[in-house]
Amino acid sequence: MNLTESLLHALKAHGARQIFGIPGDFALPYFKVIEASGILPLYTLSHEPGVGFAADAAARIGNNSGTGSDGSGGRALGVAAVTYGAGALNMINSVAAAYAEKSPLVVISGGPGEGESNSGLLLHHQAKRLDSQFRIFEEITCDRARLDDLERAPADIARVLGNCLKHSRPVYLEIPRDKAASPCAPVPAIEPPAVDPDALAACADEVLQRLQQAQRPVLMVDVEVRRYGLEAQVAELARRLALPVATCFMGRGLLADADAPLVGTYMGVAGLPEVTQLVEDSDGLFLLGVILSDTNFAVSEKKIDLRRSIVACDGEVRLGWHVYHDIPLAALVEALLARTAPREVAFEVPRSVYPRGLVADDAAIAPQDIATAVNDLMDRHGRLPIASDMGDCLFTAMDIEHTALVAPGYYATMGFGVPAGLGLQAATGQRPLVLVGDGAFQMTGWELGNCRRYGWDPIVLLFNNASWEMLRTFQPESRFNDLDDWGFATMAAGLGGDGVRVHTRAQLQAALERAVATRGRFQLIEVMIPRGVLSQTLQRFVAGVKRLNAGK
Ligand SMILES: Cc1ncc(Cc2csc(CCOP(=O)(O)OP(=O)(O)O)c2C)c(N)n1
Ligand SMILES: [Mg+2]
Repeated sequence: MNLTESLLHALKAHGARQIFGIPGDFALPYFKVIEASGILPLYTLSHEPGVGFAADAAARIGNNSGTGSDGSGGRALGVAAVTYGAGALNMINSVAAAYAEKSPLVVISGGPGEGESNSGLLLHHQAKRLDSQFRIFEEITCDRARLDDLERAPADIARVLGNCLKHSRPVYLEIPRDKAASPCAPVPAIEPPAVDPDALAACADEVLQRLQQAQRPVLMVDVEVRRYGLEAQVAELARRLALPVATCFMGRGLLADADAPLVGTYMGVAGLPEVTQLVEDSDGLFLLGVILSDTNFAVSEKKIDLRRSIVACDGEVRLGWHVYHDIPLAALVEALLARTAPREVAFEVPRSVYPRGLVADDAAIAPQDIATAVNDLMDRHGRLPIASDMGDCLFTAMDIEHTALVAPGYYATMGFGVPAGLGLQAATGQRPLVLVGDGAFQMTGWELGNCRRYGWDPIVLLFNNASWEMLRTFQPESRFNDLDDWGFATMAAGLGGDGVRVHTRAQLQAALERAVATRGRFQLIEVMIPRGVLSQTLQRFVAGVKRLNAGK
């Protein structure tokens, strides 16, 4: 076995199901082994930002299942394979997004071999120093290794991949091009560190005691619940404790298939008032796997007192002024389930509050109409997993019925939507719905040109307001937010798909029906939206932020 094969087997054993990548001369040797070995399927894309987003989305949605198809414990890794310098450094933003949003992404980069590294010459693709890339990735990964010592490499790979899953953060592995096909021992399996049973018991008992003492306990869930494959277990815990469940903005889409008492998404002043009140009036808020970020909590009508809350994330559990360290989320959930019993009384699934019954007339289209049309479509044809970009499309997604959703809800980068949709379909085989604005589509929408060779056929809803509209809502006086009207729909055929531009609600409904009925080619529906017409959620968000800032 050679170094690359050893790494590929280890990636698969840790939950990787595919690789997304773009080669280069420093990467050709290891790409050759990937292709020849067939250990993991390789999907090449067109631009490294898209490679990173697709691999990130594959990791996120892969952990949704909670059970590994080959007994890998239900965890999933995303893998992005690139070349040194121009490739890896081109993917920095995507990896930073994965770091911020706790996605277990493995970055593999080719690197200079020993001889050329000692040549005394500056190498092509080199930035400041030969190890500049390695140092840059220190800031957006939780662990990393350069595999230049074949004796040490198996243990290095085991440690790095183990940390990727333990921390659910990106990691970086560099393969010197003169070592890719060198003989190497298999990567040893390493056991995750044991959890202190007494600390875990004390923590679980205290959490339950807090929840039982509360008059209005509420469970809020976020991305770690998915990253650690715990949705089914958390839904069962919510049922047993009869806890209403709110997701935060980033956690939207969680528990969608898990029969949980979901009340909706907490968005403070921008969200549904009944959900905002439920969360902010709670005297026992249990934040499970929640990233304490501004996009989740900065728009709170009433400041949430985190000291009165229970906060379990990043391997710690905070209750008031004390912290239980080294308590993995999975261990905590398991301990809580062990201390509770299934309830006889089935909980009342809250009635859906999401808009339905699109009036299919000649009226112009507003974002709310898109949400309504999608809800109607899913009622008729079944739920679709959604990949959303940043922009008003993501705020519109808050009005779409609960369904699996991958989106940059915290790091908030544009360009995520289309590549993430491809990653989602590669990872699950399910046809995704992609929501993307015209500005974001200009960045990575062209990755749709890769669908035909892999048989992917996403349905893409392109919100075309010829504007960076989100920015305009905060600074309407600036003209630089005006974009030109690109004919995106007319470009679809050249990329191997079908495109249609729609102006009215009737045209939108018909286009969606046609898209669902057409398989094997991506479907691009370019939805023309008048500038200044926003989703209700974004309107509330902007008004709320302005009001809260005015009060400061
Ligand atoms: C990679 C990156 N560069 C810039 C920005 C900053 C930004 C946040 S929102 C936005 C406008 C988005 O325009 P789009 O047409 O896609 O959507 P909409 O607002 O609904 O019209 C920009 C430029 C971000 N977030 N990421
Ligand atoms: Mg726009």
